[in-house]
Amino acid sequence: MRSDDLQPGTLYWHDDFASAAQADQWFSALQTECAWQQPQVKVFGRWHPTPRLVAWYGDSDAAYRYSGQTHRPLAWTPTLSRIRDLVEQQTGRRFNGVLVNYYRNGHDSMGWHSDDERELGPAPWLASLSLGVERRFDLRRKGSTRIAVSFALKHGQLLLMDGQCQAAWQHQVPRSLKVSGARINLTFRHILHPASYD
Ligand SMILES: O=C(O)CCC(=O)C(=O)O
Ligand SMILES: [Fe+2]
Repeated sequence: MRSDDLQPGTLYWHDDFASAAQADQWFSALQTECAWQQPQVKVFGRWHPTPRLVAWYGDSDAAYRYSGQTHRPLAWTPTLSRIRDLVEQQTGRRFNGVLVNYYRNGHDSMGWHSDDERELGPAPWLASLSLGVERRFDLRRKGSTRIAVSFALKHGQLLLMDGQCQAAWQHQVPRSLKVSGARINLTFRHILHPASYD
């Protein structure tokens, strides 16, 4: 399925990327395989723990700067490497890194942003796999506060954002007190210009 109403920018959903059984297995493998961290981020001059756990995996040269720090990629785990192969086959695109997010419950979230860091180049494609409990995903046009599109991210679903989405749109995964379960999200990226280390 593809979006027609987000011009410029197109989203593609592959609802049956993974069966429920496969997605369950990946979820539990990644829960234990990943080296989860909770970095601090500075918001309006004050430091806060990010409201989710994260880890950055990738090829050895895929240094990525986000939340104010350069992150050295951890080496692909067997599960992440297998999923990357399948994502590349499904999308026909290459990815050399994956940001892994762990939303422990509905209190965890990701605020409004675009994935437009300079490392990703001017027109980055992103492939995002959802595992675990359903969460809402919102999009708004840059410069607007009105949510334009909102949908559920489902267990085993792969969402592909094309190279125009980040320049024109922001997205978020809002807090939801109705959600009690956990979710893991894998966002595959292609680092074109590796960051330097501080
Ligand atoms: O959890 C999600 O589905 C979104 C993650 C995201 O936007 C990101 O990692 O940049
Ligand atoms: Fe994002």
